Amino acid sequence: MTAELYYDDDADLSILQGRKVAVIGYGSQGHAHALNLRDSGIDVRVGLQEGSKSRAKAEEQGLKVLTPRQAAEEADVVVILAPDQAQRHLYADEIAPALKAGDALVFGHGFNIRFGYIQPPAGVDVILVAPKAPGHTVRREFVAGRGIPDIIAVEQDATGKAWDLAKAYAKGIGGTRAGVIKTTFTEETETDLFGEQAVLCGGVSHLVQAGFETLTEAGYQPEIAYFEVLHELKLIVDLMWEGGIAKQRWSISDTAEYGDYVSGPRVITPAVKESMKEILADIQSGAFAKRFIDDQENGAKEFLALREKEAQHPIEATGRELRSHFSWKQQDADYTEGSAAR
Ligand SMILES: NC(=O)C1=CN([C@@H]2O[C@H](COP(=O)(O)OP(=O)(O)OC[C@H]3O[C@@H](n4cnc5c(N)ncnc54)[C@H](OP(=O)(O)O)[C@@H]3O)[C@@H](O)[C@H]2O)C=CC1
Ligand SMILES: CC[C@](O)(C(C)=O)C(=O)O
Ligand SMILES: [Mg+2]
Ligand SMILES: [Mg+2]
Repeated sequence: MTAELYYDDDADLSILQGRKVAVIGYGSQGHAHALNLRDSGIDVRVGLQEGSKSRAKAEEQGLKVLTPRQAAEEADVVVILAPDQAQRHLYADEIAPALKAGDALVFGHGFNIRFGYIQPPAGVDVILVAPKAPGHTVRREFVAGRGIPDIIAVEQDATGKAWDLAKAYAKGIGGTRAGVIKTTFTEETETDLFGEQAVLCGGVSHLVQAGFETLTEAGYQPEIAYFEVLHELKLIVDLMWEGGIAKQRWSISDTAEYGDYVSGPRVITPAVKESMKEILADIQSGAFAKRFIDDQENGAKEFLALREKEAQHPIEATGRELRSHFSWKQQDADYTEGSAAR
């Protein structure tokens, strides 16, 4: 094992219990970090804009809510968990003016540091604690007494104690219960973007859509196609999560396993791997980051048009209807069926 791993016994929570933490943003990660830290005995406040739609939720959950500027001024550990595209303006306008030497900035993803959109001053610790799961799972697992593995990094160790703080923070959100791996901002940012674009989100979503289209265009019922290419995916991925691809292949029929070996490479051809290499190159060069941020600066026109187009894919209507009839339906309280936006 080359990776450096940390567990509960390697982290001293009292380091964080002696600090004041501001979590800026109360979305997927923000709510999970704020609530997990609060439940770990940390002095937490949440920073949200006046009129923010998350304010009422944070207050209902017993958290003190201030504006981002007030929260950053009151705290000495500032956690930036607003969307990546909002972070640089939020940082410049509300957080940078409140930073003092010895403070710490914590990120959940290295995007803005890796691509230079945020350049913190020299006297501040710059830390990454990135849970390897969606925020709602980070909270759900913590409440269940478990944790989500995190990867942690230090970009700037101004105090000489940034690593201890990073481990304490990971313990506060439950990460060291599961195990935490040491990384760098560059490695986290590039691998996270690659994973979500090529495999976890972009790869899988488009694979599922293509499978659904192939079956329905051939005349099969959409409901049957939905079960085959989407519903059952979770059950297959659960086995991979438990014991790798090998456990999944152990559980499926020999027919399915043989089909995997002979047909999988017909779908994932060498050309697909070449495309993956191009995607990785665009991430490493900053071309993807520039395209994303430039579009956001332009009113997110491309992003919103793509979100709208993808939401219209026929598999969504089929799935919505089917899920409403079945007992396995499980939803997060703040997720609205049919809406991609949070
Ligand atoms: N989503 C995930 O599971 C993961 C996310 N990350 C990283 O965590 C960070 C946060 O992502 P995520 O949780 O998805 O973000 P969300 O999109 O869920 O964040 C939304 C929250 O941020 C608030 N917000 C938006 N703009 C501002 C602003 N200008 N100032 C203050 N608050 C603002 C929103 O307020 P309002 O309600 O008013 O709109 C809302 O509370 C990112 O760096 C992301 O890459 C890392 C791992 C996984
Ligand atoms: C896989 C997507 C993710 O990186 C995550 C949940 O880890 C994200 O940015 O949301
Ligand atoms: Mg990720
Ligand atoms: Mg990500």
